[in-house]
Amino acid sequence: MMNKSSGPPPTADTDAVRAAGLTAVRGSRTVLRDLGFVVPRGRITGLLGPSGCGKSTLMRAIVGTQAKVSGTLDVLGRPAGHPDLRARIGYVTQHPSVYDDLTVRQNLDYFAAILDPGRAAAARRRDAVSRVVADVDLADHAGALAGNLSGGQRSRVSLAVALLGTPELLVLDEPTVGLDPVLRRDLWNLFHDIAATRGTALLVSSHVMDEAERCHRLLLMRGGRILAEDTPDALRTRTGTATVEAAFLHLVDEAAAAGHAKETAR
Ligand SMILES: Nc1ncnc2c1ncn2[C@@H]1O[C@H](COP(=O)(O)OP(=O)(O)OP(=O)(O)O)[C@@H](O)[C@H]1O
Repeated sequence: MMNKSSGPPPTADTDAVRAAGLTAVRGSRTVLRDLGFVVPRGRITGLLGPSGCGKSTLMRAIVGTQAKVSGTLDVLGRPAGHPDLRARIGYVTQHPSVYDDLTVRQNLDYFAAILDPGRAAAARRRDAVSRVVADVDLADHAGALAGNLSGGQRSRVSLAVALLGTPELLVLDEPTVGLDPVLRRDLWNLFHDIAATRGTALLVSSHVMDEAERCHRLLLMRGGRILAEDTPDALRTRTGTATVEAAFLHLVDEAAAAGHAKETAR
């Protein structure tokens, strides 16, 4: 990253993530183009856009695992990728990273021991594991082998791992894919609870537009660019539409018309 790695973290800052001129290249392609946005603390920011628009790449840039990123990207008062950030960010990828030959509880015990090692912390770890198992509603499956769980249950184990360290920023890549409507609703309720009671910033990606309505704020992406950054209400009002999906289509048409006008003016 181009931004400097020194300086104290501004902990009182209301933005968990702040990006300006953010660009990322994968292979020979520029997949993020000059992005500028913020992700506030204590709020759920939805990252929405069609498949391939760059959502996962943007999330990887924020958690510091994406190569060839340029511009400014501050995360919790540090440049993205700073070693201090590891314990402060929870990241759940689209491919749950759990050990199939361990039970749900053993998986969590293992990750808890990495985060909070030592005999003296045993009771704290036990409490943390019980808390996150309940958070993701897996108490009935705590003794089940992860390899025998459904896809949705495995994703929830991954989410539980991310919640272990009580992170200040939770980055969740399509966490509700493949879940039934009841579980989806429960997970969104959990996200709201985490944001409200812990002040955590959540960045949640989805390509399902109806999930947009559940977010406090939205980053609408298309083709590696941010089309709009606003609340669902403001987006609907600004575009004179009834749903975020209609607002998104309106903005796509508007951007295409602006591009066309620019071309013809040349
Ligand atoms: N290893 C790679 N090399 C080159 N291009 C890549 C690579 N991985 C991804 N891309 C391209 O980068 C772009 C953004 O991909 P990304 O996975 O960030 O999109 P996404 O919005 O998360 O998609 P989805 O919703 O399907 O997960 C895509 O056009 C993809 O083809």
